Amino acid sequence: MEGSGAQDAPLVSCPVCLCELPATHINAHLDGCLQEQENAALRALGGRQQQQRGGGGAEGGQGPRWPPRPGPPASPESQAAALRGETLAQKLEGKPLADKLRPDALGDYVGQDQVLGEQTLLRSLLEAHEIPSLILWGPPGCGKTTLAHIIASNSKKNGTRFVTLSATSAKTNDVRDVIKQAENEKRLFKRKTILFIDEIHRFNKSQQDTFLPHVECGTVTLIGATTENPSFQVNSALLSRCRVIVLEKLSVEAMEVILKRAIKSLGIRMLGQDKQHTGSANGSNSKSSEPPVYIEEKAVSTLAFLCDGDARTALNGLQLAVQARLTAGQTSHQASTQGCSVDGVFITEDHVKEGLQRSHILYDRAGEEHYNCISALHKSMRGSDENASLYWLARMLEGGEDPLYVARRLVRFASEDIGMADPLALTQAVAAYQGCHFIGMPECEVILAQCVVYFARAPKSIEVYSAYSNVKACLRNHQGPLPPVPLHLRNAPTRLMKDLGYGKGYKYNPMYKEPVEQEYLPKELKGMDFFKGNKM
Ligand SMILES: Nc1ncnc2c1ncn2[C@@H]1O[C@H](COP(=O)(O)OP(=O)(O)OP(=O)(O)O)[C@@H](O)[C@H]1O
Repeated sequence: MEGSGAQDAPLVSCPVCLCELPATHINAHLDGCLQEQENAALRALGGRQQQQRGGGGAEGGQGPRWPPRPGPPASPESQAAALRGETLAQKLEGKPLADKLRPDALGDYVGQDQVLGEQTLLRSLLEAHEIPSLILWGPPGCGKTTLAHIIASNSKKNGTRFVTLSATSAKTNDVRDVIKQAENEKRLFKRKTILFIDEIHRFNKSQQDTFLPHVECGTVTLIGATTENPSFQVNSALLSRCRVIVLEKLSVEAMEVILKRAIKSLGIRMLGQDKQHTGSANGSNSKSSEPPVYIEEKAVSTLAFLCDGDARTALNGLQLAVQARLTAGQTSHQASTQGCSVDGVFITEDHVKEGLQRSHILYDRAGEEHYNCISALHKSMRGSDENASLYWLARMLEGGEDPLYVARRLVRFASEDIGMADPLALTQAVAAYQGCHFIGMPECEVILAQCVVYFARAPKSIEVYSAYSNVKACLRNHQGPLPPVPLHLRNAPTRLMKDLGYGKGYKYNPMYKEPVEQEYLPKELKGMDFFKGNKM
């Protein structure tokens, strides 16, 4: 009566393929199902890539990766070891260097000591495998996804599943599937699930609502990553159930550590200011038949400085600079041209700048370039040059400028340069600001472009701006105490104030049919015209 036993058994759904089947059949089914999934994953990814990505890791695909597979080489050192044996050009092929060198262990995570240093709560929780729901908030390339990776490989050690979704591509149904599988895993195998959602701010509030009850009841532990302020972008009910971890831009020193590690893993040799090898950063060259590749120490510090705390930009810049030099410099001996005592391919500060320019338009968000570009945009709009205006806008946005910074400047421009010539400009600018706030980059770029073209084409007037500047100058240049507010303009809410003459003689304009003769300025300023000579 085996058949009827199976029919009577309660139905359960397979945590892998989600099909419903009698509980008595689940084990046999799972064996086949897992084997099939394993084979499919191997076919799709190729053995080597899978090894790099690390079994049930946090990369890529939307479906859960289970069961945990043997992990990847754990540290950047061992990843470097895995890269050894290839030529430098081969090492730079395929996945971006930044991805290849993404650390998997907490000990290899650089910087962010304020949240991950010794004695911090998060570190203790990670070490104890107690992962609370987290929102990782920080600028691009500061290590949010990397931290999630580390949590993933850490949590694999105690059998916790780690599932990744990207809010840019995942649909609500994908979230539901993940939740369903997490419920099954919890029910059948008492296995916990951590759900990592990259760019969580891109989920709308109702999509975020989908996982709220499941975070609340512990079916999943949520780790969200966002570059946007979560107070505005994350559902407040969800936010209150998560610990917000604020990651900062990586410091120049941290960036140098990351870059030097990459240089070492590529087998590139580093030269100090005096063009001598700096021993510590040297890597072994991959193949002795290859010409040695050198990089100036100055080039590394410049790269670390220019990438504005974004490790991905820095590593991409390095990768492109090296690739470009390998292509251009295969036969060249740089020693004579650089005035130093080495033969081989030589990477200088200019080469890395060029590499950075290609990978990420060179734009120092914190430095002079930021002010230069915003000034060029302002002046181009003032000069009614719509082409130049768009060009400077794109230079900033493509360089990674915060769109809200540009939008704030447009609000200012609307009053300073267009003013009363087209008062609607201010409405346009505020609408553009809000639009950018709602949808973020890259979608908001066209909102800013529209506003910039509107402003370039708009009539201009600095009448109000100049008049207000004159008022400020008048106040600043006033000698002695400022004149009192005329009594007739003062409000008189109490008897005493009335008795003191407050409001006395004030002419309430609506009571008069004819124009009212009345002074509104202090008597010392009688007849002052702040607009005189300023009409535009
Ligand atoms: N703290 C860090 N320590 C070591 N390497 C890091 C660190 N942060 C970033 N990296 C390197 O930079 C790359 C990009 O970082 P990551 O993907 O974690 O950035 P992110 O903050 O998630 O950025 P985004 O918001 O753009 O997705 C990683 O693959 C890794 O190689």
